[in-house]
Amino acid sequence: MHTFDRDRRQSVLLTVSQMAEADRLSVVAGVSSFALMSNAGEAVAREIQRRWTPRPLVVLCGPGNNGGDGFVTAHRLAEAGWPVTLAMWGDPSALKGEAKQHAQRWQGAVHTLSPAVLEGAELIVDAVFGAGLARALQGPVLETLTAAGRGNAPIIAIDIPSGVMGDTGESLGAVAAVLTVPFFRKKPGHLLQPGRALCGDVVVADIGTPETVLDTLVPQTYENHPRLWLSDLPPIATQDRAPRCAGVLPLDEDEFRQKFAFSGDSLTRTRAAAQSCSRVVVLEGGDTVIAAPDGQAIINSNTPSNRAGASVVSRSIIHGLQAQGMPALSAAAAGMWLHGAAIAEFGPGFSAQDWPAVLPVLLRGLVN
Ligand SMILES: NC(=O)C1=CN([C@@H]2O[C@H](COP(=O)(O)OP(=O)(O)OC[C@H]3O[C@@H](n4cnc5c(N)ncnc54)[C@H](O)[C@@H]3O)[C@@H](O)[C@H]2O)[C@H](O)CC1
Ligand SMILES: [K+]
Repeated sequence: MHTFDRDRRQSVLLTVSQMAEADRLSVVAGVSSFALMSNAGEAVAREIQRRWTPRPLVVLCGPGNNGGDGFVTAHRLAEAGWPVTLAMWGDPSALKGEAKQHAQRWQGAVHTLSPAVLEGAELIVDAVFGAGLARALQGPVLETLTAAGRGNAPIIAIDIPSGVMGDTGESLGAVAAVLTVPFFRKKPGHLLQPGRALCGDVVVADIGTPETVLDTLVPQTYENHPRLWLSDLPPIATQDRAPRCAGVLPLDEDEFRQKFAFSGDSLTRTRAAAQSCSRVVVLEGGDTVIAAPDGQAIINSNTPSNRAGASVVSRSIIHGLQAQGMPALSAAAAGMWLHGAAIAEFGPGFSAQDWPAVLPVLLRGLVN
């Protein structure tokens, strides 16, 4: 994991402040904020058109740039002949910068945000708050989104469901979307629970942000994927009695709490634990986090969301891989990913004894 190559870049997760910096660097590189917002709103419209035929759709906009993206999406779909209703929380004349410019291009009415605007909607676009979420949802925003969540119309979230914290996945009143469209890269909140469950399918859209901005941002967090550790994988000799190695400390929530007193989201806690014990720590759960003492962290996104408790299987793979010389962070990431992949492929019922048969099948798939 110490060489930051092109492949690994695809799995990078950016914090909210790194994403703001990515926007700033894009502008420096010649991509205007206006263009980024156009591309963002158009990408969302495209993802909607890919999945649904025209039908009554309501776009719920907020007072910042997430709302600006919503205006673009509304404009694009209305242009394509969709029956679009737009409602905004806040005063449209208080919009600033490119959000203001894009809002001015919207020809239709701007309704006041309330549950009443959802009447007759068959699709709902959530463009109230994105990366700028600063506090818990309340008032008309909370009432309207809660009503949207209770209804049958699928919700599409722009960037992240309003109310989910981008850095932690914490929910401050969010309702579940079926589809979430973030831009350039995901944020940890798209993978950490409950954020992951609230996002539905996550489809990252390219909005023209130059890849070179990653050279300046120095990301430290990744979504688990074989491209992160495949080159470290030892030639496979499946071992059922691997010696226990000290480099990785896998813990479930209860074991973690017995050992460490850190509080906060699972990413923050796992990082702090890894630093304090100078080992790679794996916090197993529905959003398993793997962290190294140097601050690098990998979030596993193929663990079933409802998973809890220790996994003998993933631990034995991790130890087996380490025993064959795989570096600790790679071994931990590989073990958690392979376990998730095996559950997806063979169902949750298999046990440690099945591994000698299952592992080569998964690995062959990866290497090919
Ligand atoms: N590269 C990119 O990712 C791009 C992202 N875009 C979009 O921009 C938003 C982030 O925009 P920002 O203006 O920073 O924040 P928000 O729109 O999320 O909201 C800020 C606005 O809302 C107020 N606020 C925050 N929380 C609350 C609350 N609970 N109640 C009331 N008011 C709240 C806050 O004070 C601000 O006024 C990102 O998500 C993307 O969608 C770009 O368009 C393209 C590039
Ligand atoms: K949103």
